[in-house]
Amino acid sequence: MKRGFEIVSKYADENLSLPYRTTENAAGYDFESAADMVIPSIWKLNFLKVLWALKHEKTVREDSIAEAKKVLKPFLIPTGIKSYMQPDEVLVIANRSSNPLKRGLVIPNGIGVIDSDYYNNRSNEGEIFVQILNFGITDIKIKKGERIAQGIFLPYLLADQDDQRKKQTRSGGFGSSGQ
Ligand SMILES: O=c1ccn([C@H]2C[C@H](O)[C@@H](COP(=O)(O)OP(=O)(O)OP(=O)(O)O)O2)c(=O)[nH]1
Ligand SMILES: [Mg+2]
Repeated sequence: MKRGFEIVSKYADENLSLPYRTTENAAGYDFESAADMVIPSIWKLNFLKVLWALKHEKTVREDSIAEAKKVLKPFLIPTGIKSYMQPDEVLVIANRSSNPLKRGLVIPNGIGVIDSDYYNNRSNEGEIFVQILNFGITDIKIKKGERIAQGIFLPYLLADQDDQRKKQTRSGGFGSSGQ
């Protein structure tokens, strides 16, 4: 067992597919969404109102700010998948190139870095999520089973100055190691 994918236990009965490659030489394993989702367009009326008000230094209604923050926050699309790999390997999550073109969907963190110590970490099984922001003008519906991103396994290298003292045991993801 070198590297691969497993279904996270809470999705055991949900009939999910493991990530797969769609052509003979595809580098990326396509990941499907594990749930129906709606990703709202960032160009919401309230968001524009907030921008306008900030520009003109007007007082902004609190609920407009709250709405804008909700829309601007990237959505986390659940995949129901966890990935094991060798300690000197990383799984890079990249967008599908058709996503921005056809649906205005971008991955705001550029790429997702899935560390090998995320798998079965101290606080969860290590489910992989895809962060998505919708730059299009319409809300986008994503159906369970739709392909949303691709994962590429890569080896990574260590620097001569790699500092053992900075290391802690991974206890989750998305900021678990602090600011
Ligand atoms: O698109 C992503 C990016 C990350 N992760 C998970 C796997 C990864 O191992 C972990 C931590 O990611 P990263 O190191 O990029 O984020 P961080 O903000 O530094 O969080 P942490 O403090 O937990 O390292 O979050 C995902 O599921 N999807
Ligand atoms: Mg990190």
